[in-house]
Amino acid sequence: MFKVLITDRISDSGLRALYEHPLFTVDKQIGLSHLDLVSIIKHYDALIVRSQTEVTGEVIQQASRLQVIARAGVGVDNIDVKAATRKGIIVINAPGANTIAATEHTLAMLLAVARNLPQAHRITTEGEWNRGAFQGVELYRKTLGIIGMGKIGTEVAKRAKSFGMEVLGFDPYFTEERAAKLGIKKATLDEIAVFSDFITLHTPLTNATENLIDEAFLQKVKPGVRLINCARGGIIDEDALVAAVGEGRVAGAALDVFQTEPPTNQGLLGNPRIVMTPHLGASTVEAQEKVAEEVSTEIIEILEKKVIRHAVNMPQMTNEALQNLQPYLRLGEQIGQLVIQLLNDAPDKVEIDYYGDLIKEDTDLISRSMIKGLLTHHLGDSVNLINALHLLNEQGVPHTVRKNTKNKGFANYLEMTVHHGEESACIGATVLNGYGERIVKINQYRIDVKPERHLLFINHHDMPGIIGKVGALLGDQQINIGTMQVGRTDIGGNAIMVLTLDKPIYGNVLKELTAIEGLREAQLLEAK
Ligand SMILES: NC(=O)c1ccc[n+]([C@@H]2O[C@H](COP(=O)([O-])OP(=O)(O)OC[C@H]3O[C@@H](n4cnc5c(N)ncnc54)[C@H](O)[C@@H]3O)[C@@H](O)[C@H]2O)c1
Ligand SMILES: O=C(O)CC[C@@H](O)C(=O)O
Repeated sequence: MFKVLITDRISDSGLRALYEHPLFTVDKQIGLSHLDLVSIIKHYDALIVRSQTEVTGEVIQQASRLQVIARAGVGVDNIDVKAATRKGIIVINAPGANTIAATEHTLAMLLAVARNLPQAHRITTEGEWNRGAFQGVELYRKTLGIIGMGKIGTEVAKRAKSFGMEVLGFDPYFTEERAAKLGIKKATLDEIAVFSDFITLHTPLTNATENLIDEAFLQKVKPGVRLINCARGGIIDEDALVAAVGEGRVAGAALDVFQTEPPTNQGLLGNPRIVMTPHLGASTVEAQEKVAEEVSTEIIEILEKKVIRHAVNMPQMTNEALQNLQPYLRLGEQIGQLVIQLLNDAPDKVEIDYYGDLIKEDTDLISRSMIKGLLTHHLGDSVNLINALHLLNEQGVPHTVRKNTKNKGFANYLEMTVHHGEESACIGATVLNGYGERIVKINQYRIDVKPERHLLFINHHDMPGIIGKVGALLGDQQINIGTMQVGRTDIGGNAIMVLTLDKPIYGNVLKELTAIEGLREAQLLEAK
């Protein structure tokens, strides 16, 4: 049974897949204190949160069986992703599931701040009829500056166009082509400041965006600008905003998110020019159902089927791309497991090379599989695709990944070389169309072996009779040989034999093998 803990308010209907799954039990404990979360997290395989629960390093440290942290939403800034990665815990989110909700909330805030709706509503419901105090401004023919042209920024731009607004977009990844397609202008941050009547923020909170809207930015803005923030608190310096509103440089602001939530800045609270909502951007029935559905499905896939699709701490991949990579992921892990046994020591340098069709693919996951296989030999089952790179770095082992254009004679080819001082070991492999995975190179020798659980690797002198003697000895021990491959550098020179065995062999057999004349070394290599 897998146990799932939910600590924030999440749509029950969206969680149906988890509730109805016979292998899952769901425990909803809304508003749990941090201390309580730290003490109970060790009982759970998955944790689902929204933006309220702080999943700190301390929580993660105690999460001895936790495999997945799911953010039912976009921003993962309430989760210590680094600590989760170190521990090999997958962090997933539901990108896109609340895009429309956040977009529509932004438009609602844009209109609210333009027409003073909340202020007028309050006065009117209090029985006052004051038509003169709340004159607003139109959006029509005004300029909207959008900072962050991702999913929400893009949807906001489309809707703002329908109000007849001129739209400027700033985002390091925003191209002229995308701007032209949307019918808006690509702008710099300064241009947004100088020309916009309204500015809306749609970036994540990062080192680069923290206090992006600070006093210096607010000094440059067009007087009378109105700001909207439905992205993250912390992108606007709240004190600087309050000052600019006080001086009239900024005519108003609409904020859904705050530096601390709930907001504590006294200059904001009760300010008649500032519209505030309590982080409601994603709070629609539809968005909450969608985020809950997405994370539930993904948690089931990860825990039950070991398929990872949208992890924040893993490369993102479409289903089809992931499907196509499957044989390489398996093969990569086996190569890693085998090559480290050949080296017989901890590596001080790792090299990964891709050739053929693979150079066009996103190979990050394959590299992670190889490194996972490699590290499992010394570090055990705590290594997974999430923490493999981190653990290798932590061991201080540099790794290089190269995509080579040279033709290796295979449609696709991957190779892993590990070094320890002067020693090195290398395995090359390919996936043959219709025949599956093959190891085609061990050190300097060309071979053709289907990777199996037990491989007997023999290093010998190329001389008549030696193959027969190995076969006879294994036969005497009732060890069945699946396949046998021989490779040599030159006639009568160095040679290797690689045999696939139906069961493992032990020290005494290996000793007897090495006693055969001309046989230098016999080693059992195990791959899972
Ligand atoms: N208020 C809410 O309830 C609510 C709901 C959903 C999303 N959000 C927040 O809205 C924000 C945007 O979400 P999204 O789904 O559009 O994300 P997204 O990843 O699709 O887009 C973010 C964009 O910001 C851009 N960006 C990053 N750094 C930048 C910088 N320094 N300057 C300009 N652009 C920069 C990125 O290139 C990206 O295109 C996130 O912070 C998310 O957490 C809030
Ligand atoms: O869960 C929420 O309501 C907030 C969601 C929002 O901030 C997000 O980043 O997805």
